[in-house]
Amino acid sequence: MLGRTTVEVRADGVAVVTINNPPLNLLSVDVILSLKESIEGALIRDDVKAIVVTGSRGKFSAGFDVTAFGGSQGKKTKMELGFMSIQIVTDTLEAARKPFVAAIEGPAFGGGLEIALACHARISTSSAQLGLTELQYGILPGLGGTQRLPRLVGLSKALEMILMSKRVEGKEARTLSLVDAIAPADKLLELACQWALDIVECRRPWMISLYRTDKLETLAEARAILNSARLEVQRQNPNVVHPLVCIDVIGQGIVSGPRKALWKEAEALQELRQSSTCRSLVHVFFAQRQIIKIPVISKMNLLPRKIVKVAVVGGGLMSSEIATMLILSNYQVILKETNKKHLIDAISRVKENLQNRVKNGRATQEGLEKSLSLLEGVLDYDKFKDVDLVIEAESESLSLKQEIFSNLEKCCPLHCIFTSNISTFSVKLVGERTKSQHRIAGIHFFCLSPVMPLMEIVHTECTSPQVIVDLIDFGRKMRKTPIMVSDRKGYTVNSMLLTYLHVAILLAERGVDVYRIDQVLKSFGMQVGPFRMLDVVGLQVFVVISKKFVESLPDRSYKSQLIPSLQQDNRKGERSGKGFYNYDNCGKASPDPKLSRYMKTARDASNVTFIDSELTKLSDSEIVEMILFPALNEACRMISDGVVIRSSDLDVASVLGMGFPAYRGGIIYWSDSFGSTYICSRLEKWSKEYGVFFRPCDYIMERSAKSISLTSETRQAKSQL
Ligand SMILES: CCCCCCCCCCCCC/C=C/C(=O)SCCNC(=O)CCNC(=O)[C@H](O)C(C)(C)COP(=O)(O)OP(=O)(O)OC[C@H]1O[C@@H](n2cnc3c(N)ncnc32)[C@H](O)[C@@H]1OP(=O)(O)O
Repeated sequence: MLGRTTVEVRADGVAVVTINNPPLNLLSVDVILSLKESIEGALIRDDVKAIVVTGSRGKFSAGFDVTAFGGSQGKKTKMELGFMSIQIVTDTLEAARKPFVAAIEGPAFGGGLEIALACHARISTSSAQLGLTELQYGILPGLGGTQRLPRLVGLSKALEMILMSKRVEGKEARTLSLVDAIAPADKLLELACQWALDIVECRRPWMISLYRTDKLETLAEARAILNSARLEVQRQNPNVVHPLVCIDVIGQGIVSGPRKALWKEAEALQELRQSSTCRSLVHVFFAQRQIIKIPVISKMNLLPRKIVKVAVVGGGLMSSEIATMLILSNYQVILKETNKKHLIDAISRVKENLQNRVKNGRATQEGLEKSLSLLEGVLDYDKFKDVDLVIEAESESLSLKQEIFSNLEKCCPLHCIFTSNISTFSVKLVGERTKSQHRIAGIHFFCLSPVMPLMEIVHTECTSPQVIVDLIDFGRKMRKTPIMVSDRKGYTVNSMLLTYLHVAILLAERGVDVYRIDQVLKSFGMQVGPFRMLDVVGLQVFVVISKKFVESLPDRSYKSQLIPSLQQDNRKGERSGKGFYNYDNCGKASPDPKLSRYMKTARDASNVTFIDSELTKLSDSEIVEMILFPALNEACRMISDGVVIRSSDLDVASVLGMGFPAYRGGIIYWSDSFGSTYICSRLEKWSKEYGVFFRPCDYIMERSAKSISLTSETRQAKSQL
């Protein structure tokens, strides 16, 4: 059934118009037209004094169906598109002769919230989620939000919310005057109806957001706020236009009045919703939701089991990072080490991680104490009797891991899941000495990634569907995006990131300036350049993760002494105050002229006897291709070997694990802008000049020969799931 709205007229004269398009009450042209019909029907009824707009099943509306964007469908003229925002939302709803009150519960995002903003009052539950999130799809609020939000919460706050696609809960929305009152869910509709009747009886104001000015800053202040917002968005994202367009539309309303700006908003929406940026961002949105969809398992309707207590085995750098993430997600954690000194070191590293959060204002001292109270250090397996999940993160020694897993099988309950935080070799081997293969998997947190929102679940053909469902739920509770990786060929998504970093080092050793590489990749849209990323995650973390990768895949890695030569001089990365960059007390990075001496040491060690003049003349786009195409090559190997379920999983992995720009759709999606033939030819050229490191994989060569895009999902090896 197409989404629609329903109308119920109550005895007290309030017509309740309900958006009904389950499960999220998404808007579409049909729903908007049905809303128009319902509103007009209610307005002409004599027994209707006021109208309340709400959503069915405790969900107001999760906004417009984004599948309507990105395509060229509905090349509507400005007038038709303005039809929704101006003729329906503004001239039919907001300008109506009877008051409208929105009753908001659950999600009220994008166009859904914009409809509520056009109402004459808004009542919300305290836990409702509100936000104008349109910019995350490459468009802008297109149902009047650019004009109404600033007039409800002030220009500065509105810009922050819109430009960051910020979501606020009902209680915060109340403090912002975005909503007028808070009510418990079971009293929401009653209060909204009463509020609407109070407006009719002049006991409450009839407020038309579009023409309010009491919250707006003065013209001079507004100009200053808009200009600084422009500078900030240009600094952050020079490659996309929609944030700037949005600021201009908001500014137009301030200078020329909101009504005129609504037309500018409609024009802008028509352009932006057909842009490649919009298509790319919509692709990433759906790819992120697809990533946890496992064809075989989804049909089993398995429910995740509760994980309360987690054990981390091994106290090295990774274990401390993992233990920190776990206690911050309110898990009880036992951290096992083999000796007391290592244990003390590990726990002090956790404390240091938490202190850093307090120092940069991301946690309070009280929160730190609470998190630490969840952590217990142990030296044996006595406390493993009630553990639900074990994450083994010992050094990369297979025999040690196998011994640990056979101990776990003896000491943990039968339901306990055993995982290894491996990054480059087989999970199946790790569990070889146990009879528990069904409950063994790999969990890989992207400690190489600056923000680590990705979590890899490495499964074998023996890993049970229940365990996979449990781990996906665990990952989401850790606010991670889980990506399913099959335990094949011993490498994981990390190999894409490692290749990216290795080739950057190769280019640097052959004469391309480190800081130019970073600047070029940053300008392309990477969150940070490769050398800045190495400093952020720490040079030792890279060495630890890289070691096994270099050993197991020598042809696909680049051996260099550059990082060891830096480490010898105690240059460990950002936390040590210097690495590839120097860092001041505020953590500001600046290039270090002394880097050239380490470069010379590395060149000598790698027998790089000359600076490659060809490479020093590379254009910016050639540097981007030379550094990202090898990572794309790794990604294509994973598709071909069935390591991932679908190619779009790697788009998500590149965005969340490498900082690849989402507005380019992810590394595989982005490759379509070049075509497989061009990519193959470049890799073949570089492999002749710089070695097998660049050799294109079979997947790319086959598709190049047939001029098939790398994104098309035909005939790829099937993942085990
Ligand atoms: C021929 C037509 C021509 C004219 C066309 C006109 C086009 C222009 C129209 C005017 C536009 C005006 C401006 C308004 C723009 C918007 O509203 S943009 C969208 C704003 N909304 C959001 O940002 C919310 C996005 N969704 C979420 O954040 C989450 O889904 C949630 C609401 C928090 C719920 O989360 P959760 O419970 O985890 O569920 P999910 O798994 O995320 O989603 C469930 C399924 O629903 C799909 N989905 C969710 N939101 C959308 C959406 N906005 N559009 C499309 N689909 C959505 C999601 O993909 C899941 O689908 P399945 O995987 O198939 O289950």
